Order: sequence, then structure tokens, then C-alpha cells
Amino acid sequence: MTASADRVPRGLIVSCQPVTGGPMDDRETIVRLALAARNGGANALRIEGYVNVAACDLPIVGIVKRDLADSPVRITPLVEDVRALAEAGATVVAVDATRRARPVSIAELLREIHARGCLAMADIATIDEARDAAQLGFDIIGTTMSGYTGGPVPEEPDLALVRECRAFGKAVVAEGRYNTPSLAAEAIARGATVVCVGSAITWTEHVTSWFADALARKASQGRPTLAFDIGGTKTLAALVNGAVVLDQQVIATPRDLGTEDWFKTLEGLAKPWRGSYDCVGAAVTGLVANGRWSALNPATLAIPGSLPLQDKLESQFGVSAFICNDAQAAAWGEYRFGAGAGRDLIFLTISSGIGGGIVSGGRLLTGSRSLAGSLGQTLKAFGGNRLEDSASGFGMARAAQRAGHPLDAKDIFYARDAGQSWASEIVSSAATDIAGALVNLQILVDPEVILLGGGVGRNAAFQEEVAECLTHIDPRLRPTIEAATLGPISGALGVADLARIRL
Ligand SMILES: CC(=O)N[C@H](C=O)[C@@H](O)[C@H](O)[C@H](O)COP(=O)(O)O
Repeated sequence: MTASADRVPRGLIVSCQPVTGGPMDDRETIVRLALAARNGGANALRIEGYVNVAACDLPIVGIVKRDLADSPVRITPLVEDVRALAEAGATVVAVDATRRARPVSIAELLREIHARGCLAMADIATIDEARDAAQLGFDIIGTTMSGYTGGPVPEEPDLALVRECRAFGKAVVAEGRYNTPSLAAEAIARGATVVCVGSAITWTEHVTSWFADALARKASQGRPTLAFDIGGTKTLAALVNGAVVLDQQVIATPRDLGTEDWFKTLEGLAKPWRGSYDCVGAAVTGLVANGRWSALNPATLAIPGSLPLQDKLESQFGVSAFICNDAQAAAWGEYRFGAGAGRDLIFLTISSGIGGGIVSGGRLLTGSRSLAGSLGQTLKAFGGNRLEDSASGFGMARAAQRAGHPLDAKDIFYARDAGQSWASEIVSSAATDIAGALVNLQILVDPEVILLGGGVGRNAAFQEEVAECLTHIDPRLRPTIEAATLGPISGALGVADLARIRL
């Protein structure tokens, strides 16, 4: 271990930075917070302002915060800040090391930190910034700025970034939104050298608001939610209370997605219910990540670019909004109010396309990129077609077209029932593909039940064919298949419930 690594604090750093201008924002209170943190087991402190740094006796990560007119960089932006912190006795000097416009280069700040005999900590937001900092020669990388360089601040800490930062062989400080002991412990499990906690320990205002908000949310439960389900063909708007749809309207999905007119159309649908709801949820086809909506398969719905739908809905309706992939929302709907009834489940909708959602351990799994459960996008073979290309309603219609029968899925089923062999072959082939995918899902996720929804998925003949394929599978690997029960309202019920949980 190098001499500098020896001086890096371990365990817990407590950030003692009272809310600026708040009732605790004075030096005496900072010192009291610092002493209390030390008595509780903190090994070091993160302190803002060189005067405050001088007043405390634990190893200190010192910073100076400034609001500059021409740069968004706030943490220790100037060489004179580094100097003052070092003179005040900081062990570590932390600087904002994000790739944003700044008055002084990161390299210059780093030189000064080391020249003054302090350890240098880079407060970064991305893995590329971490790499830059490691290459420049910083001793410590902190995830401090993750979530704070634009867009809505996430609720969870960036544990994935902690793990990635380990690659550079530097000490890693997990910092930012480690608001519970178990999240802090998880950061250590992911390879953090030390965890820095601020708000949850020293921001009385924040901790108080967490409790106050939770109580207010509870008090508002039982109020209706405005829910949308925006699919490739239909858009449904509903006023929902728990499992009950109080009212609903359905229109063909307008193609001017994301335009002002389109938002006006949504507002028009919800007009009769104005004033009756206090949050809005939208279940949408395609990919939803960080409140933005984009297309996974533009053939289903051509969503223009990456749409900040969550924020837009919030400003359009003036209440808190939540958006989610439609199949994931439907999985949650079936779990809360439908055939899932509290069981670990996978919900698959097989209609014009194929979507899916996973609920495990009482949580909707969305995954790191919100792809979890998107079965239709899985490849049948590497470089080959997606499952959706062959086994969906559209896929079956394409196969029928190739066989000289330009019919949709519904008519293909009629033809099959009428004994047409070409139709039987198409249905069997789709059912076989789906059965294989279901076995793989069972092995990968091992749910108690897989629920089939959508026009094709709920077709009795299709379900029989799938069941027939599964009889050849080892019973230990064979999934339990049931029909979903909520039908076209599952996504709206699910997203309304998710929106309310987050409220
Ligand atoms: C982004 C930024 O300016 N973070 C600041 C850095 O000094 C502080 O406001 C945070 O409180 C500190 O990072 C600890 O994080 P949390 O309070 O979430 O435990």
C-alpha cells in the first residue's frame, strides 16, 4: 500500500454541511455536528469552508463551495480555495472534477493540492471523468456529482458507478444519496473504500421532509389517479382509484407524438376529470429510462428521439407524474390487482408486438437500462430475428402474407379453426417459439407463474399449443402458465399504482 493510500480514511465519512442559510448554518453548530459524528463512529468529516475546517479535530475532506457567474462548477473551483483548505489543516482536498466549463483546470488544482501535501479527491459524475481523474493522478475518486450535472436528481445512489470506479486502482468514496445504513453497506460490498454520508445524518431539514412527505403521501392515498396507456394503435386515458376504473376513454394513438398538439389531445381526454386527481401515470410502449421515452422497435410506434415525457406531463397537468414501459406497468397491475395476486411473476403480452415485465420479491424489476422483461426484443439466435419478428401478431401476419394469405392474427386463428393447414403451421410455429422462450425465462428468473396477456397470448387455442409444447419439458423446468385477467386496463392500473407509490 502506498503512503497516500495509508492516509485515506476508511469506513464512514460524515459530511457536516448544514443547509445554507438554515438555522444550523453557523460554525458552532458545525463543530457540534462534527463532534457528535465522531462520537457516533465517523472516521473523518467532509467540511465546507476553510474556517470550519480549522475548527474540527478529525481527518477532514475539505471543500469550498462557490456560486460562480460563468461556471456550474461549485466545489473548490479556485487555486486559492485549495491553498486556504490546506492551510486550515485539511487531510484531503476535494474538487469538482466533472468535464464542465471551469475557471481553473483540474490539473492545476491537483498540482496545488499535492504541492501542499494533501490528498486529492476528484468529485466526479461519470466513469469517463473518473478515468480522467485517475490518469491525472488523483488519490481518491468520489461519486459525489453523479446525478447532479443536469436533469432530475435520481432517488437512489449510483452504486453501479462505485463498482466501475474500482477499475482504476484508486481509493473510491461512495458519496451522494447514501441515505440508509444498508445502502452504505452495499457501497462497501461494491468495492467502495469509504462511504460519505451527509443529508441523512446532518441535514435535519431533509430528514424531516422525508418523514413529512411520507405521511402526506399516506394521507393522500385513496384519491384517484389519472392514468394513460399509450400503445402502438390505441391510447387509453382513465381515472383510476386502486383497482377500480372510475371512467375511461380510448382513441387511436395520434401520430404527432411529443408535439404541443399531442399533449393538448392528452389534456383533452382528461378534461372531464380535472381537479379529481393528484398525480398522473403513463404506461407507454417502448423504452422508458430516467423519465424519458424512446422507441425500442420504431415499427410499433415511431417515438421521435428521446422525449422527456415525465417532465412534460408534470407541467401539462400540474401534478406529479410517473412513466413506465406499458408491459412492465401491466405486470405490476396483474401483481397488485389481477391474476398475479402478490406472487413472483412474469407477465407477457403477446399482441401486435411482444412485451413483458417481471415482478420479484414484491418489486417491479426494470433493470439498469429499463429493458428487463422485454422478451420480444430477445434474439432467437445471434444475428437472427427478434422473437417479436416471428411470434407476435404482426409476425404471424407477415408469415401469412408470405404464404399468400394477407390476413391479421385474428383471421389466422379463424383459418386455423377452420382446418386450414397453412394457418395451423403459423400458429404452431409461433407457439413453439414462445414455449421455448418461456422455458428460458423460467430458468433465468424462476417466477411462480407466467401470465399471458394480449390478443394472441390470451387466445385459448394459442395457449393450448404452448401447453402442448411444454409437456415435453422436464417438469422441474416447466413454467406454470396462466391467463392474465385485467385485459386492456392492466397497464393503466399498474402505472397508476406505481405513480401513487412514488408520490
Ligand atoms: C452534489 C453536491 O454538491 N454534494 C455536496 C458535496 O459536498 C453535498 O451537498 C452533499 O451533501 C454530500 O455530497 C453528501 O451527499 P448526501 O447529502 O447525499 O449524503
